Amino acid sequence: MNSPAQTIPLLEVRNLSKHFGAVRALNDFSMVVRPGEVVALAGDNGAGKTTLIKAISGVFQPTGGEILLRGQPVTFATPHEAREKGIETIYQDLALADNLSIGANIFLGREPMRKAFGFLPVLDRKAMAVAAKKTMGRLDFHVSRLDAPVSNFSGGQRQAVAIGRAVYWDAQILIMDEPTAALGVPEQRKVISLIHQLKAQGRGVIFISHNLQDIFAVSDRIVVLRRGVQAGERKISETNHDEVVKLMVGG
Ligand SMILES: Nc1ncnc2c1ncn2[C@@H]1O[C@H](COP(=O)(O)OP(=O)(O)OP(=O)(O)O)[C@@H](O)[C@H]1O
Repeated sequence: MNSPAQTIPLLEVRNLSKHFGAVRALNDFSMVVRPGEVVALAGDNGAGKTTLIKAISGVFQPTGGEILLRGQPVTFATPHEAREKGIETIYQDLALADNLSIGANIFLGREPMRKAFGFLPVLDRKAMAVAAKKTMGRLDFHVSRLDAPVSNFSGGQRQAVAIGRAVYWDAQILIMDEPTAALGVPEQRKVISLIHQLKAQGRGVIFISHNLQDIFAVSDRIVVLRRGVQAGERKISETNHDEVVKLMVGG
């Protein structure tokens, strides 16, 4: 078996830049994410984290540089194109429809249809429920009522639904923006354990967080952004909180 260092990265960002007029939000930034690897992206407010993930996920067109998926250069005109290629970004708002079930959320905008009376196209609710059960089971996620509206669920459970949706559609790279922010400690642990599962399934995760404890609990490597440039990259096993904070603030 190849060691992670020998495998082709799932995602590589080479010298990526994004300028907004005179503002260099991202400048000549490079990083890789290998299969089964969690890479934390850290940086102070305004460091360029959101700009980077939006450039990777097709929201912004980069001003310069390259994005490679499994070694092949790609460009994404829209977030939809990035998603089709297996890059799923989970923003803090989770983009869930609160009044709908887990199954309906998994299939939001991509609903499976069946033919009633042999010709009438109707929503295939059964297929949605079966997929929801299977997908959430794979994530070792259990709630008493899978058909309840997701507004009934806790923050951690809702995060799990957003992750479940990405997993169902076979995202190979999950970009998670502050997934543990605004959660209580037990819920944070659940989300961390979900990320461990994504890793065990060979997916790549970019984990954005201000919480160093969470970063150290789940990541293999950390990449620090400062004022749009890469301020440092460390293996988690070879660094500590103090060093990361120094990289973030500079000086
Ligand atoms: N659409 C835009 N137009 C102009 N400047 C922008 C735009 N988006 C971001 N910026 C600027 O780019 C820089 C990086 O912002 P970005 O939102 O990427 O930082 P961040 O690291 O995500 O910060 P935070 O942790 O506060 O979300 C900031 O100086 C910001 O003001």
